[in-house]
Amino acid sequence: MFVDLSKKRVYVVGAGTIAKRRIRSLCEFVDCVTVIAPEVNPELNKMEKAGDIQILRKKYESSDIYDAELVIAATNDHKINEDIYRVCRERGILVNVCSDKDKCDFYFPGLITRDDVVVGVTANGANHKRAKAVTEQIREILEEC
Ligand SMILES: C[C@@]1(CC(=O)O)c2cc3[nH]c(cc4nc(cc5[nH]c(cc(n2)[C@H]1CCC(=O)O)[C@@](C)(CC(=O)O)[C@@H]5CCC(=O)O)C(CC(=O)O)=C4CCC(=O)O)c(CCC(=O)O)c3CC(=O)O
Ligand SMILES: NC(=O)C1=CN([C@@H]2O[C@H](COP(=O)(O)OP(=O)(O)OC[C@H]3O[C@@H](n4cnc5c(N)ncnc54)[C@H](O)[C@@H]3O)[C@@H](O)[C@H]2O)C=CC1
Repeated sequence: MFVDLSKKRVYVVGAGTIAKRRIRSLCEFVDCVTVIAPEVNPELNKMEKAGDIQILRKKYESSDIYDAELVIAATNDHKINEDIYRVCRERGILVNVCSDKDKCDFYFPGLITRDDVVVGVTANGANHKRAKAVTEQIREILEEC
């Protein structure tokens, strides 16, 4: 199912290495992603200046995500990630916890985009290394199409 995410209220909690990768991918499909974190990867500061994302430079509080429709919990504090999961579950918000595959309503795919074609690759949460390897193989094939 390819869902139109362009107008969805998407929040990413955390702004480090993993969040940065996810935010880059999300920005291809979402008009404005909101990021919440006290420490922010420099690449994300540039994306904020370009108007691609909005950053709340603070520690997460549950009230920050009151109107969210989709949330990525990507802090390096597993207790915070678990709290985000609990809050999202209570409110019926779709959530992905990057530190625990059992706390994901959806997995993040390996992504290949070429012109109008979008390919998402998952190994059903069982093997992120294989998802990455297959993503790279498909990317090479699409470069020739
Ligand atoms: C289940 C899933 C849930 C979700 O997060 O959505 C998940 C979970 C976890 N990943 C972990 C580690 C890493 N994941 C990556 C990379 C990718 N991970 C991705 C997806 C997913 N990862 C979801 C579905 C997976 C599937 O389909 O089977 C990709 C496809 C998409 C993306 O992330 O953008 C992207 C590759 C594509 C690309 O690069 O193009 C790397 C970097 C690397 O491999 O280079 C490392 C560090 C490597 C290392 O250290 O070995 C850990 C352990 C964390 C810990 O131990 O703390 C967990 C937690 C757990 O398994 O419970
Ligand atoms: N799913 C995946 O592909 C992978 C997941 N992981 C997991 O991802 C998590 C994050 O890893 P990295 O991005 O490497 O960490 P990092 O150290 O680069 O970044 C952590 C971020 O979390 C933020 N943060 C910490 N406490 C916060 C709070 N209370 N409120 C808001 N933001 C807060 C920090 O400000 C920082 O921006 C780890 O728990 C790790 O287990 C790690 C590798 C791959």
